[in-house]
Amino acid sequence: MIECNHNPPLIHDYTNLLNQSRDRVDVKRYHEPGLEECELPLVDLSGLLSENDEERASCASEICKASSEWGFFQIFNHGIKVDLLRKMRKEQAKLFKAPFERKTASGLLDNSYRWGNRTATCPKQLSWCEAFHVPLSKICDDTCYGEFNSLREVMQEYASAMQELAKSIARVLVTNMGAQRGAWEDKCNASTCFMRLNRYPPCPVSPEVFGLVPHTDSDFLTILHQDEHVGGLQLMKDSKWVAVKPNPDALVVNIGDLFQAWSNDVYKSVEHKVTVNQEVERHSIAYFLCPSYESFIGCYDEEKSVYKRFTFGEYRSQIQQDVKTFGHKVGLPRFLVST
Ligand SMILES: C=C1C[C@]23C[C@@]1(O)CC[C@H]2[C@@]12CC[C@H](O)[C@@](C)(C(=O)O1)[C@H]2[C@@H]3C(=O)O
Ligand SMILES: O=C(O)CCC(=O)C(=O)O
Ligand SMILES: [Fe+2]
Repeated sequence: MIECNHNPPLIHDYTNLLNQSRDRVDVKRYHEPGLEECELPLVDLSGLLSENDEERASCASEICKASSEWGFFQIFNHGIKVDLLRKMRKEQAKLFKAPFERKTASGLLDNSYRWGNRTATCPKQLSWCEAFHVPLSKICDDTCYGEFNSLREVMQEYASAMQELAKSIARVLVTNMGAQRGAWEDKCNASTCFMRLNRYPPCPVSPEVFGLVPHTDSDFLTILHQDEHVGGLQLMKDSKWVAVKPNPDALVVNIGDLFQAWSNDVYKSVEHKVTVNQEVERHSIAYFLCPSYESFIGCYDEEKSVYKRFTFGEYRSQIQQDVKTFGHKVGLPRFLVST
């Protein structure tokens, strides 16, 4: 393969991991024959703004049902302007086209550039992707954009539109649990969330390599703007992997670990992964609704909780420690009361 100078050296890591991995057959186990493509529940979000009580209630009930049965759904009429989505995609493509050395350059988007998996010990722990995992507390800081000036305005506009949208969905989920809204709303604000710009370069080595390894998200909920044309996202449904068909008019929403803990397993943080494509690249943008690191996450009904109370900071450091030790995230099972 001819390496473009904007691609991170994933091929180098893959080859090393393959050579050093004792269990070579493992790579072959990723293959799933006869994979189904699914239609995720599709919610018309304009119902939330309806003046009609019944329409509002029916929209809220669709969101809550999908969050507990699928952990995933798609939304349309979500209020995010098509032009903003287009501008953001354009800036994202421009950023990833920069030479690798410039993306790793000190200070760019708060040093949030990452690729592959530095702690992988075998090919199945490798993610064939590059990403900027950006803390939103930094996006108003002009110095973190370097030469990518035009990204600043679009990124800020995108983050603030997503913040509003994420909160309006979270509000529905919280209200449905009959919990106190106020106490929860204070946890997340415009600077506690994260945005992740993903790029999956074409992967010529093996279709069994992951674009992004199976994982659950570590937030309250995620709003994903996935590539309009190139599919690859798969999620676990009834113990089987199913592929999500790209829908250019919709955004994908998924429940994260914090909502699963807070709702005591009513809403599901479902495992998902991204597959690679041998010929074409794929982009996606994820908005993660996160609280501040000091925020306590505990079930709204503490006595019945299956999880111990933890702060978001504790949760994040446990993940980082597990990724270092085992090469992958463990997540919520670490915080079960019964362990
Ligand atoms: C190597 C890893 C980093 C990651 C946890 C994982 O084991 C697999 C996926 C990664 C991911 C992707 C979505 C979120 O950005 C994230 C915070 C998460 O929950 O899973 C990251 C994890 C990370 O960067 O710590
Ligand atoms: O690229 C995708 O479709 C999914 C990305 C994802 O799961 C993530 O960034 O957490
Ligand atoms: Fe994810």
